[in-house]
Amino acid sequence: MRNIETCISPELIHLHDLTQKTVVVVDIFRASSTMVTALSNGVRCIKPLSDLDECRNYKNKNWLIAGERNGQQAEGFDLGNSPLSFLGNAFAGEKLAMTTTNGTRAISLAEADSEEILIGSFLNLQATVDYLQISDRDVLVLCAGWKGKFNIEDSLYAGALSLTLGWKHDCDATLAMEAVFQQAGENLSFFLEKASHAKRLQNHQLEKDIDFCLELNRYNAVVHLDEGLLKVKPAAAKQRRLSPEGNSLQS
Ligand SMILES: O=C(O)[C@H](CS(=O)(=O)O)OP(=O)(O)O
Ligand SMILES: [Mg+2]
Repeated sequence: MRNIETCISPELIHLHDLTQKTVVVVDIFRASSTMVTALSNGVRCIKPLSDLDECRNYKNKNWLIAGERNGQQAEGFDLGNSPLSFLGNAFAGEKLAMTTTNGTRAISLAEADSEEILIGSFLNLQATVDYLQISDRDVLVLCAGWKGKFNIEDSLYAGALSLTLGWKHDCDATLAMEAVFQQAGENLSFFLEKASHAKRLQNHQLEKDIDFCLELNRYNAVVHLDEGLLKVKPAAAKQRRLSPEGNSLQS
């Protein structure tokens, strides 16, 4: 029996055994959605970093730098944390260093102990499911949450992933979020409009980001961490031709 469990906050990661597992890091609003979008639109690779200054230093190495704190683009950075900035191959071929409030921190917490790290989002849900079905590892979904707290959108993704995988499991958090995802039905935007992060983004006039991040299966990319860099897994690169943006192949 393959197992899937959910860690609802990075603060609880020490309670989980990451060894031998695939850790799927998810930050629906917006870091993981942005990473999947950037790589599906031709960005060559992404270096996820927790620290603003460390990320800023990549500018001197001719990398593009994306930085966000509290929903706003950080000073001196080329880009913030909006997936929409990467549409249409605007940054195809670029190397991107990225730091965000929650998402990049969650990745760095998982990095030390896990066998394999994938980046999950609703945008590449089915591609991630297809990959996990043929791999032989158990799965831990690590929800980035918000500043250490639970948030509903990341945990909702865990429910969606688990239901789509259809594995038996004994994780109460996953079970709860399967039920919530089933209740949300097809209209995730409507369901999540009262979520705290959706309200924060609305305050910054980022409603379009919310709708985009909740789109299901826009991309066929499986995104993984490969020696500290996020890339599209080569086996999935071929499928990226099918994406609406019609990107060139790159991994
Ligand atoms: O940019 C985002 O949407 C958030 C900002 S905050 O958590 O609301 O301050 O960052 P993320 O790391 O994508 O959760
Ligand atoms: Mg978030």
